[in-house]
Amino acid sequence: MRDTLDSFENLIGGKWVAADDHRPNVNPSNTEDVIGLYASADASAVERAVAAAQAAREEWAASTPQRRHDLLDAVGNALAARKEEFGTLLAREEGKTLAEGIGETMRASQVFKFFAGEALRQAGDLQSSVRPDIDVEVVREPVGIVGLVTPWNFPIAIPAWKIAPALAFGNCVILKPADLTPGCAHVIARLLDEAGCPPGVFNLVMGRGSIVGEAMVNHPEIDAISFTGSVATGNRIAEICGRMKKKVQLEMGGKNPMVVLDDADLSVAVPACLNGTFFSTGQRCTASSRLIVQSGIHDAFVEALTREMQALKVGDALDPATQIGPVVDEKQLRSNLDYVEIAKSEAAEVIGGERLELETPGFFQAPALFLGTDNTMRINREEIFGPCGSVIRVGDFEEALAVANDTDFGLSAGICTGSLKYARTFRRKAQAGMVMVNLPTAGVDYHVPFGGRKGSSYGPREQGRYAAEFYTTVKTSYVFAG
Ligand SMILES: NC(=O)C1=CN([C@@H]2O[C@H](COP(=O)(O)OP(=O)(O)OC[C@H]3O[C@@H](n4cnc5c(N)ncnc54)[C@H](OP(=O)(O)O)[C@@H]3O)[C@@H](O)[C@H]2O)C=CC1
Ligand SMILES: O=C(O)CCC(=O)C(=O)O
Repeated sequence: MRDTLDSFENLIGGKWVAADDHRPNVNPSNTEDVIGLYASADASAVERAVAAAQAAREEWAASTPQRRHDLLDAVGNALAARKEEFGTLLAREEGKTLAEGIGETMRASQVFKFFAGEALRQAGDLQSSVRPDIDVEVVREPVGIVGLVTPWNFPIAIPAWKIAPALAFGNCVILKPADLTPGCAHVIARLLDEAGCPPGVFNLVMGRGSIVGEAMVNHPEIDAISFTGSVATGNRIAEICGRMKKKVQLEMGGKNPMVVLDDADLSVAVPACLNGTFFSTGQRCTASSRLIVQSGIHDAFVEALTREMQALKVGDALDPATQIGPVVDEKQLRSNLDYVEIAKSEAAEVIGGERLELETPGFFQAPALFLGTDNTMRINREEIFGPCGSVIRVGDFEEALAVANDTDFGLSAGICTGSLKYARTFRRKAQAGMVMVNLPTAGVDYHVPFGGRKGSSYGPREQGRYAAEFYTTVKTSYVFAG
């Protein structure tokens, strides 16, 4: 059967380079469905990609804003025009539902089009010197060659929101997508190639993180690394980049709190928590994994959320009726199931969470709610990254805020309340990069900064105009005009 599968190769220096090894891209809804064989390169491919980027960098850095705009705009248009096709591929390789896959493809399209505009809007800053007859000019220049290491959980949006600003600001790119979901990254590479991206400006190197990723992070000619993924890998990358004085941007985990106060509207709070905790199978760094609920509303909230959770249809991601797709792979499913056992051993009451055997061989899990938990438990301190949420009962707003902030992470934090006073205080005091009021903690806009505090993020923010901080370096020049 493997002989009949298509092979998908790396794009290096404008050529599709056949790799010696390939790995199957398997559908997590049905492990008998193999999407194709994707290149699994070794470190020599990184060397070739760096050489190609070095050859291209000067010309691309000097290219006109119009040229960069047109390239990114073309990719944005192509993604939008073919959103069903690419969204279906996304659902097939990652396990998001069809609607989520198509939505994420549209988000990638919007990101490309946003940064197409940003390429035209680059501005410098002309300042008066404190000394006579001197002009001071501050400009942003490209960083150079940027290495992008991306995760499996947003396989088209995250590559998009790293590639688009990198290219818009005149950098050359080497992308290493997650081993589990190379298909969407390959789509972006094809679209960039078809849109006339000059050879070496964008390079795709698929392969294992421990080989290709390591080689990129350690390569002295790669000037900056942008990474999204686990805390362990992020910490390792930070250490190496720190030692090498390399620019680095890390987006890692979350243990995001969602506070539900007594005065919350249940018709708002329950859908927000259902979405934030379980949609995308909980595989979002912005997922609401700690539901911090005030005593007066606790029982009604738990009863309503349990009812809604149990009504969610878990199934094949490609079935339009499915609301919760599979877990991404066996390893992640085992880890989730281990956390269900940990919850029981920590004396939580567990509703759901069992492995489901459906018509196709896949990695299905019933959504899980852990009740009667407290914030010291492992299930409330460690990122699970599955369809699991804990309920922590609190007495008042002050306790809710303290519990929300009592975590090593600080990505997203939410509150459901009818009180302007509590919403305002929460927005000010939540130790998180993003705060949501009467909205799920997950699901963000594409044109504003994304990122967190504490153990969640490191380095400048991603997305929106703030992306310029990472993908450019500032030059201040002085001219004596006397
Ligand atoms: N913040 C987020 O959005 C995400 C968080 N996670 C968390 O991480 C856990 C594990 O997921 P996993 O996919 O293993 O996460 P990883 O951090 O291992 O993977 C993220 C990316 O880093 C690459 N990588 C792995 N090792 C290295 C390395 N030594 N040097 C450079 N790059 C490397 C991976 O490649 P490869 O795929 O080939 O290993 C992948 O492209 C999840 O359960 C979840 O808790 C995971 C994904 C996203
Ligand atoms: O919640 C979102 O919209 C984005 C989440 C995300 O980027 C992530 O989980 O890595």
